[in-house]
Amino acid sequence: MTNQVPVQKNEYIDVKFEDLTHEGNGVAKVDGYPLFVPNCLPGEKAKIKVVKVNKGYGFGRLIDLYEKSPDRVEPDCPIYKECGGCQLQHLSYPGQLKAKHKQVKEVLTRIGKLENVVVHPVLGMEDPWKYRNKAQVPVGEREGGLIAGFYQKRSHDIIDMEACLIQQEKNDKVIQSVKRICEKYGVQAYNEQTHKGTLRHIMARYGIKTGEIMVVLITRTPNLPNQNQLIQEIIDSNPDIKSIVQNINPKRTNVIFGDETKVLWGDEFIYDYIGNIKFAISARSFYQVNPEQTKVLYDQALKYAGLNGEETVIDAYCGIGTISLFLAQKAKKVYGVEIVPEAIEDAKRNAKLNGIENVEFAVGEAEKVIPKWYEDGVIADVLVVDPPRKGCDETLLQTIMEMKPEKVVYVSCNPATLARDLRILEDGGYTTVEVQPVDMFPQTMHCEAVALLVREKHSS
Ligand SMILES: C[S@@+](CC[C@H](N)C(=O)[O-])C[C@H]1O[C@@H](n2cnc3c(N)ncnc32)[C@H](O)[C@@H]1O
Repeated sequence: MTNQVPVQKNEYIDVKFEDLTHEGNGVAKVDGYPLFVPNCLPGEKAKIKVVKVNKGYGFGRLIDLYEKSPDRVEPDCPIYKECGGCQLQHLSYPGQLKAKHKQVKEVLTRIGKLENVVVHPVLGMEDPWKYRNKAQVPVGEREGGLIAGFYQKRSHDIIDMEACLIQQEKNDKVIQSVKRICEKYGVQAYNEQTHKGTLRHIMARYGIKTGEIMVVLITRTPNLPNQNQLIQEIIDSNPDIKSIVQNINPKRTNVIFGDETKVLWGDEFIYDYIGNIKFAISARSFYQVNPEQTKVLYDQALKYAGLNGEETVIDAYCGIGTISLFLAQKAKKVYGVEIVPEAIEDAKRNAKLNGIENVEFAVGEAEKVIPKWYEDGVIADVLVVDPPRKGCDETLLQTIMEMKPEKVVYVSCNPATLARDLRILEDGGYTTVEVQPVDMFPQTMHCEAVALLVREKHSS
């Protein structure tokens, strides 16, 4: 590629797509200069309009598709193009799984220099729709009525939505019903420009195994008009609801939740199961949105851990202790560490709820707490990490290399940081045995993966 950018803004050009980015855009090259175009797939030929030109790459808009990929499908969702929640509905599900596999394989080679590591085919869902157990939608007003849905791509305009195809139908129905009832009782939508009005968001959570539903009304002010009748009508219209909660967020902010939460009716928690472990879920609890695939992911982590009941295990970045509780059933002792205090409260509650006693949870940064445990004589046989997208802190990786657990099981939601961290661990005496990607979020580009690393025999 020369230093000269070979395309101009607003130019129309014919291109052939070679690749897919991790955001789901097609990649076409003009004299080596990459152009990213939404809604285009590898192998396709199209006329595009160049809409943005940067020094090293540009963006385009699809104008005319001349040659379609055999993997292209017609998206079923009527608001797919506007919404932006899904990026891959125009790609068949087998095509999505292949694309995610390629993505993991490529970053492991490019960033991790791990060209020979076995990356298994992605474990996908039998039915890759209606899998989300949580819907959280902003509320607005149009022509005097309430609307609720998703923000249009790159804007704060709400698309009024009856159904989201990756959402559990129960949640969609509850949201529609709550919206209608709030409208009937004169609840005004919050207006972010004027900072007036009441109802900001509606959240519905569904326990897939228990059928229990929680509704959360996120409001600017504590008062809801006609509160008693409103609540009664919500309950009467939706018999599966076990809990109605109000969260009050008086601030001018994009952050959804405020600090004050109160139960308006029913229980503080709903319950759900992942495998045989029961979880109590409150309005603010973190809980995986696709529990069916979470079980697949954590079963894989458990398989890689290969426990026989004698091991000490550390679960770093443990959240509400989901993996810890899975592991504790097969280990001697599990230590979990997590930075969010409320998540650790949930983890402790969930351990109790399941009668699991061989776990110990600590609040703090994994990179500070684990070195302290190590100083105090805790040595893990197996160390599991499930960090946020930015990957593991380097101090933690250093501690792992000093502590030398026999196995490291790395659960990742970002293949790029996984690859970076695997390289560091490889250079520190570990070998990556294999990687198993799991599709937790069908129709989107997100990809999770579990990697098994073992300590090389000769590294003391
Ligand atoms: C991908 S989630 C793991 C979820 C967890 N395995 C579960 O199922 O609940 C990453 C977690 O790491 C936590 N976290 C982020 N930075 C951290 C740090 N420096 N030390 C410990 N936990 C951290 C986040 O709060 C989040 O709960």
